[in-house]
Amino acid sequence: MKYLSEIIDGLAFTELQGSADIEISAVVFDSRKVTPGCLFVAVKGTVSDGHDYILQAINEGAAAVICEELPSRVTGEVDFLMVADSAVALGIVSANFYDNPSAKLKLVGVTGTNGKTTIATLLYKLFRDMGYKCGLISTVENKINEQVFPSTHTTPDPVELHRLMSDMVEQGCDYCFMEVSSHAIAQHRIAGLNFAGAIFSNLTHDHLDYHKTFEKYLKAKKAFFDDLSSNAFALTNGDDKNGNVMLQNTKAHKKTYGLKSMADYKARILENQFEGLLLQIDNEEVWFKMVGTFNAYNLLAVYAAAMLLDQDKTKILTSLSKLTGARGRFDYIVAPNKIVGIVDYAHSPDAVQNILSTVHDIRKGNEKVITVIGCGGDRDKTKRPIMAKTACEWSDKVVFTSDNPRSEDPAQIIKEMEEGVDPAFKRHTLSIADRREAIKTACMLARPGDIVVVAGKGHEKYQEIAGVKHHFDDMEELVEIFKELS
Ligand SMILES: CC(=O)N[C@H]1[C@@H](OP(=O)(O)OP(=O)(O)OC[C@H]2O[C@@H](n3ccc(=O)[nH]c3=O)[C@H](O)[C@@H]2O)O[C@H](CO)[C@@H](O)[C@@H]1O[C@H](C)C(=O)N[C@@H](C)C(=O)N[C@H](CCC(=O)O)C(=O)O
Ligand SMILES: Nc1ncnc2c1ncn2[C@@H]1O[C@H](COP(=O)(O)OP(=O)(O)OP(=O)(O)O)[C@@H](O)[C@H]1O
Ligand SMILES: N[C@H](CCC[C@H](N)C(=O)O)C(=O)O
Ligand SMILES: [Mg+2]
Repeated sequence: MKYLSEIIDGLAFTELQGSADIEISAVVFDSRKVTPGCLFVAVKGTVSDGHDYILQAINEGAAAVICEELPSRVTGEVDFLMVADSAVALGIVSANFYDNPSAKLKLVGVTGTNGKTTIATLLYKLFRDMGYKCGLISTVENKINEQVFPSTHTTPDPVELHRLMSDMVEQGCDYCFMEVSSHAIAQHRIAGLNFAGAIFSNLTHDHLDYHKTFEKYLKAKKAFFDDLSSNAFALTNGDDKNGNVMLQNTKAHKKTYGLKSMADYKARILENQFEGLLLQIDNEEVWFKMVGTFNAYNLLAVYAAAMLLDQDKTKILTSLSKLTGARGRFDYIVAPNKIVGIVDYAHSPDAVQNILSTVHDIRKGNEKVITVIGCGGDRDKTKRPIMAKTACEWSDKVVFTSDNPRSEDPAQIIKEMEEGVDPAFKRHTLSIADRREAIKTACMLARPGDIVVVAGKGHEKYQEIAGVKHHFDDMEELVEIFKELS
């Protein structure tokens, strides 16, 4: 419980109706979750408008309301606060409600199209290995030390974020590493957070259904850096063509990392094999367990961030060299008949290109690459033909299939993917909407030594069809099929 007057500390409001001298039991922004005595924040969303639910929230027992416009009919003894932007207000009141936990942690946010989960997870594992208590907020899972909490979003809503961080503080955590998605930045889910540092990985085609243009997608990412404080660090990928845009208007300490360009933190790839990467990193030669050029970037970003957090260079490199990445990223198994199966979360054109070019570069001989790939429903449609085209360019055979069709028709999604295929390659492709059958077929087509890449779902344990999540796990499927093949 907290007084409303404490919860609105630092909040710029234009009008207050009531004394703010009331106790608040919870901060809620969904009328369906209102509990007696709570503060209801009405947020304009992408589907509906929380303002339409103010009266419902009051009927359910909300004691106070934050909104941008007052409802025409106001009933009961309820305090009202008017603000310019309720989404921003939600972040600020959530921070106050939970006693500003992010200021008591060293919070590092990772943004970019690809690599967020990998970088945040590696940072979490690294700092755990170096003896710290830490939290992780990621697409795959949220963690407080070794305790695991399921993740529903890459970046949770503000109430969940501050609640999680408050638990981290309670559990004695020193650090929290979190992913910052572009949706979260645009929707102000990160308002009220106090970042010690921000990392940018890269920016390539994705989420244009939501941001509409690449420019707007870029601006969303930049807004994260623009809002950093002068005590924070802003670490960017100098080799990405938009890396330096992140630093244009930030007050934070500007730092860069890169394999190609001049940078504060530099690395060079000496070996890139299935077994791992040999990097010359800050003038030291170190073997890492991660595979592929893109992971050289991820490792370098992690190394640079750890240095900026004042850790010892030798300790960082020793720990980092032992670590593996996040679940569902380049996970591989070998069948008794020597077919190699790789499960990877590549679900954007750049990720597909990275994963397949890596497989292409590091395979030992002339093994064939057979890729199983789909595209998500209710997501950026423009990436569908590009992902398909890229998959074809880097594979010997491709099986198009479903990847969370959600509310869309799987056959239509596949059709839109097929439009990207070069007619000359068409005969090397198959379309099988049932993902289980698609993976099975790819494995049947493979000969010993060949590599079956199953892209797009990585760690996901479900296939969402017509709004219903059915249990599905790409690795489980491969294990079963490989058993049958032996
Ligand atoms: C498109 C999108 O991002 N939507 C997110 C957004 O919801 P919304 O704006 O659509 O909400 P809405 O349904 O329009 O409702 C508006 C407001 O009215 C309220 N409401 C609504 C109905 C009602 O009966 N009563 C009520 O009070 C809602 O609680 C909300 O406050 O805000 C919600 C709360 O934070 C999120 O849960 C929701 O995520 C949806 C489920 C989603 O699928 N998001 C994905 C696209 C997403 O966020 N992905 C990124 C990662 C992307 C990546 O980089 O890969 C992520 O961070 O996870
Ligand atoms: N630095 C990188 N550059 C380009 N591609 C990468 C990079 N790191 C990982 N990838 C590819 O992108 C996929 C997703 O990686 P990861 O989960 O780390 O990214 P993410 O940014 O967290 O994705 P999401 O937006 O879905 O949360 C990986 O499976 C791999 O194929
Ligand atoms: N965070 C991403 C994940 C996409 C994963 C892929 N399997 C899909 O469902 O499209 C999104 O929500 O767009
Ligand atoms: Mg992620």
